[in-house]
Amino acid sequence: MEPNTAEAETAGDAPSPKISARDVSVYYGEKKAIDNVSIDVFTRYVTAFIGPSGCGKSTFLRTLNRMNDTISSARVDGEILLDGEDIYRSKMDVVQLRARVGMVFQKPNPFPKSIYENIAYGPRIHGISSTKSELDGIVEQSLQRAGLWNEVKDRLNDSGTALSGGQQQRLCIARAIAVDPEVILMDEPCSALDPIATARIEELIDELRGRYAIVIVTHSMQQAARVSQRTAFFHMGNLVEYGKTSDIFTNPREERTKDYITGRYG
Ligand SMILES: Nc1ncnc2c1ncn2[C@@H]1O[C@H](COP(=O)(O)OP(=O)(O)OP(=O)(O)O)[C@@H](O)[C@H]1O
Repeated sequence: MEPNTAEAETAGDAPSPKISARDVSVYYGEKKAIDNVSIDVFTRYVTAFIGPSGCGKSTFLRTLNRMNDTISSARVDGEILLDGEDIYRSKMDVVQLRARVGMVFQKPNPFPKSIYENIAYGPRIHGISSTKSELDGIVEQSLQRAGLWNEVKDRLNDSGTALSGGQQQRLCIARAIAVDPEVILMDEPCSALDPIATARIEELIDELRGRYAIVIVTHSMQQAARVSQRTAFFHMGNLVEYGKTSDIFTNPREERTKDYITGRYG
């Protein structure tokens, strides 16, 4: 049964959240980019982050696998729990964390290596596979799941960068999948793609949500409505509203959400 609201899920008999952000604020130097955000993200849901440019969607997304660690001025307050464990605790292995919480970026960024190596690299460094045949199996399965296998199976030794933009993005998704993640974060994964490649990625997101928690930042409200089951609307660093995507788009509770989805600003 679909619960009525995201809040109901956290309150009652629903599954426990995969990621739980509690009172999270993010600063760049003195500037506060995210103000006290709490949100739960669930497996088997696509959660879309929407909101006008500069509202903090990407900043908040990056807190979920500590990608902000790479920005020296960034500081995160509050807690991000992955299966109940704080990912900001000092003992956290960040490399391991980013395998569990993978990321796909705006611009496809395959390694300048073969298609095979793009996928095999992660499982190899994480010690997931010990033999060549195991690795071959992971490469095939990851490319299958990313909907790319049929297009590349006869040219696994070609460079990943020689693929089309849409294929490169599916390669990057396959690379994330190869290390057996639990969550996949996607930061505007279709913004560099044409409509056909975009549709292919959207279908893929829908297929993948059966196994993972997926969080997607998107500028496109149509995309959020098409691919997500939960939507979070951010405005000026605040989480204004979070709930079922159909409710957010047809019956928002907050005036600011209404103004945004009806195109009054953004
Ligand atoms: N590396 C950084 N250093 C300093 N300020 C930053 C940095 N990255 C983002 N910001 C600031 O933080 C705020 C939120 O930016 P962020 O990129 O997270 O927003 P966004 O909603 O993802 O925007 P967009 O939709 O345009 O990508 C903005 O004011 C931005 O200028």
